[in-house]
Amino acid sequence: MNITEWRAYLVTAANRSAGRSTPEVVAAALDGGVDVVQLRDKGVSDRERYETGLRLRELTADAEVPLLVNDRIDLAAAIDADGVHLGQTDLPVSVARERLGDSAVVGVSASTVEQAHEAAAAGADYLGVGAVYGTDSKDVSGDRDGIGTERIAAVADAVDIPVIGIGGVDASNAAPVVEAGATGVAALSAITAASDPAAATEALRAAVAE
Ligand SMILES: Cc1ncc(COP(=O)(O)OP(=O)(O)O)c(N)n1
Ligand SMILES: Cc1nc(C(=O)O)sc1CCOP(=O)(O)O
Ligand SMILES: [Mg+2]
Repeated sequence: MNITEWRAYLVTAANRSAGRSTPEVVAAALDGGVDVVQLRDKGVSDRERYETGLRLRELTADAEVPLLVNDRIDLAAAIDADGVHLGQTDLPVSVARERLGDSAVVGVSASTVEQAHEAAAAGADYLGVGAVYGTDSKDVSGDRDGIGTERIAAVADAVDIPVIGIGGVDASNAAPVVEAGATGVAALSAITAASDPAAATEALRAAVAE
């Protein structure tokens, strides 16, 4: 599947999964039609994240869904992930390319047009842009109320690579993010903390596909 076709993007959160394991949440999201999974799971040990990653690799490979790893190029290689998502303070795109190869998917976080230009020039395959509506799942102190869909539009107009909107996104507010120019949306808590992650994933994807 081409990155431009990614509508619903799950970012895992072991500490915000309503007592369920990340593999349980991912299995449900796959049943709900998630297009791509990113192993994030901050706050757990490297060993635990590695073992979770091996299980997610099995689940996503069976479903023919891409698996990405947040921050860690070494972990992405160790679990044979399809790529990595890098923030502004993580290792650069060039190192990910060197270590993971040209076929790897490398996403980059960008919250401004300048960061978006830099990431696209560095060879990013897509941008994660947020926090659109603000979030309780990550410290985004600079944008407590979110960067808004206007910023999504400015970034989407500035680059030729796909933009994924993230931050406080759920089925009720996903459509304006795509109307602003994002090709899809990413969510942690809307899926990981949902009573029915499969249904939440299906609803999120439907909201974007409309
Ligand atoms: C799809 C997507 N977009 C943005 C992020 C945030 O990544 P980063 O800036 O590296 O922050 P942390 O996730 O490491 O706290 C993401 N993970 N995924
Ligand atoms: C991991 C992450 N990155 C963000 C960014 O703006 O780059 S916001 C975020 C957390 C998103 O969690 P939720 O879907 O629960 O709001
Ligand atoms: Mg990071």
